[in-house]
Amino acid sequence: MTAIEIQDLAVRFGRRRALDAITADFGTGVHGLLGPNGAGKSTLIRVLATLTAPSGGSVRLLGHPPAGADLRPLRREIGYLPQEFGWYPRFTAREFVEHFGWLKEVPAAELMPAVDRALRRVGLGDRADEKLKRLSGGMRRRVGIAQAIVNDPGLLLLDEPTAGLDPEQQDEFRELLRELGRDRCVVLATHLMSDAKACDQVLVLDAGRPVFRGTPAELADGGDLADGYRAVLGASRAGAA
Ligand SMILES: Nc1ncnc2c1ncn2[C@@H]1O[C@H](COP(=O)(O)OP(=O)(O)OP(=O)(O)O)[C@@H](O)[C@H]1O
Repeated sequence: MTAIEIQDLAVRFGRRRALDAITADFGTGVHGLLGPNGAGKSTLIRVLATLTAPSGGSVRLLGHPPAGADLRPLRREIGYLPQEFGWYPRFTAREFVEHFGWLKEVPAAELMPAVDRALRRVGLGDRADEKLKRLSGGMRRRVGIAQAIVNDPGLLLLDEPTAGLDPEQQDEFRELLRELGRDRCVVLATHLMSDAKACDQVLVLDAGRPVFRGTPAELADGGDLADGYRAVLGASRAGAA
């Protein structure tokens, strides 16, 4: 199934165009959003999370109507890790993930097994009863990923998921990413070429517009991925000048 169908999407904040002329489909697999600061990556993720309304165009998610009056059934199927998320220092990791599972309306009988499974998947099975204030920044990030997957979402949205993880944790996370992308649509915003390499497809945005869509190998174009990325940005800016 096509998880995301975006047609001529535009998002404006006052006179600023955060996104413009985005048309793209995303299916099962891991899709990376790349682009410099302010390119519109977080805005696109927030539109997909149903938190920012499009100013123009349409977005159809998981086969639900584009602008359904009741977003709850769709939101139950979405997992979202924001760039920065609030956390309650006195909650344990398990309580925190349980809270999000409850918000996502995971059925009561399935909730605790789902919480434990999500914590195990991010490698925190043995730290479940630790208070969040006692965990490192990287571990709290992993708790954030656990809350995003607790409802086994069909659409998983991750904004800079590897920020704050050490290199070993980043490698483990990319392994998890590949596993999660096997049977669902995962979209992640990232600045890291090493994250982009782990994606099936990448979409490069610049100043709110799409400037490249393809596989990481196509972006690298036989060379280094970072060079390919700089080349598509340079070409789009030369064209716009
Ligand atoms: N709520 C808002 N109100 C006004 N402008 C906004 C708002 N959210 C985003 N913008 C603007 O929209 C543009 C895109 O921002 P966005 O955060 O989506 O970019 P980004 O690619 O995620 O950047 P970064 O890599 O720095 O996280 C920027 O110019 C930003 O200032």
